[in-house]
Order: sequence, then C-alpha cells, then structure tokens
Amino acid sequence: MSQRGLFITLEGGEGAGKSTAMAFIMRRLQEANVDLVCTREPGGTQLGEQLRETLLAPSDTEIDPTAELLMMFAARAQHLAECILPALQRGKWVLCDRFTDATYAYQGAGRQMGDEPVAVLEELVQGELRPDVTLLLDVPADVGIARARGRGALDRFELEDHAFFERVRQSYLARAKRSSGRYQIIDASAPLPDVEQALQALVNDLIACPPLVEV
Ligand SMILES: Nc1ncnc2c1ncn2[C@@H]1O[C@H](COP(=O)(O)OP(=O)(O)OP(=O)(O)O)[C@@H](O)[C@H]1O
Ligand SMILES: Cc1cn([C@H]2C[C@H](O)[C@@H](COP(=O)(O)O)O2)c(=O)[nH]c1=O
Repeated sequence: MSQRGLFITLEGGEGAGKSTAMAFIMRRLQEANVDLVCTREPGGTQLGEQLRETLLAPSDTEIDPTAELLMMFAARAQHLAECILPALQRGKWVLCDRFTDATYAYQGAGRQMGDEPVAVLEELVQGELRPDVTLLLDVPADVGIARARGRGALDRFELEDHAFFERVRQSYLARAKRSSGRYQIIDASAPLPDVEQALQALVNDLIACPPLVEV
C-alpha cells in the first residue's frame, strides 16, 4: 500500500483570518522542509479562478443558488484533477484555503439549500477523498465581517446579511462537532499572536506525527 501526501484545509467565515493563517502555516511548513502546495477554492486553476471572479463579483444579475452550487463544484472538479490529486499522489502536502466544508456552510446553510445536494455532488466529484485535517478559524460573524469591511470593498458573499453569516458559522461548528477527529477549532477572535501560537502547536504536531493516509 502506498502513501499519499497530507490534505489540510483551512475554513472559517468572512474575515476569520484564513489568508493570514495560510501565510503563517506555509512559512512554518516550508521551514520544516515539507514539500508543499498552497492553493484555494474557488480557484487554484485557470478555470477555477475564472469561476471565482464570476462568483465573487457583486452584480445586479442574481446567481441562482443551484447555479452557484454547481459552479463551486465545477471549480472543485478541475482543481482536483489538475492540482490537488496529482500533488497528493506525488506525496506532497496540500494546504487549501477552503474546500467542501465551505459548500456545506455557505450553500447548504447560508443559502439554505440543505446538506443533501452538497453531499450528492461531493460524492460525484470527490469520490472518497476528504481532507485529512481541517483547521476551523472560528470567529463571531460580526467580528469577522467588521474585519472584512476594514479591508475595503466587499465581494458578493460579504454583502450578505448577519443571519446568513450566523448560519454559516453554526454549520461549520456543527460539522466540526460531528467529525471531531478531522477538525481543530481555533479561537480566531483572539489577538493574532495567540492565534499564531495555536497554529504553531498544531503544525508542530502535524510535522512530528502526521496522520497516516493511504492511496
Ligand atoms: N486574530 C486577529 N485579530 C485581529 N485582526 C486579524 C486577526 N487575524 C486576521 N486579522 C485581520 O483581519 C483581516 C481579515 O483577515 P484575513 O484576510 O486573513 O481573513 P480571511 O479569513 O482570509 O478573510 P476572507 O475570507 O474574507 O477573505 C485582515 O485585515 C487581517 O490583518
Ligand atoms: C469554496 C467555497 C467558497 N465559498 C465562498 C466563501 C467566500 O465568501 C468566497 C471565497 O472567498 P474567500 O477569499 O475565501 O473568503 O466564496 C462558497 O460560498 N462556497 C464554497 O464552496
């Protein structure tokens, strides 16, 4: 039986600090000589980045929720085929800013489509592949959105209302509770040095004792 690389995902609501955490984890893993691919969703390929632009651009034309869901999974299918699976098969670690947990949170809960259509597409697009480790940066919706606003112009999702972001947060927390073996919840409302300390401890554990994953 051969081993593949580790698949790590970062999740959280708007402004939780994922990009900041990505950069921190990437530096730490590279210092430890981990052969690493850093990527994001929606995105990570030319097609995925094109879909991202359409999905995130505020527009007068509403995107139908089913169309939005399918675009997320279209981007994901290409991302898996072109980037994630080849990297994992070569033994590289993949660090991905958002993956299918985001679809459960945003389309399933935020858009109130429910888990079922997400689960059907997850099975079709991913087969058995699931992240090995998911770091959930948890922050109250108001705190996250205030941080995102502080950064400048808002994208199409960031323009949603408080109730939407509360549903997103509760969905993430409920999934983390159900699959506690895969998730690590980080209190992202804490000051940045504390968040980085928690991330450093998790990265140290992963390097010292990476979970065994087989192809
Ligand atoms: N722990 C923290 N405390 C205070 N501010 C933070 C913290 N972490 C990140 N920030 C700041 O909050 C803002 C949002 O952070 P970042 O862009 O990393 O979040 P994000 O989760 O990637 O956001 P989005 O999902 O909206 O793209 C940035 O200005 C960042 O400097
Ligand atoms: C993967 C994925 C993402 N989204 C949303 C969540 C965010 O609002 C944007 C991505 O931008 P960010 O810079 O990572 O915050 O897309 C979604 O609704 N569903 C998904 O599956």
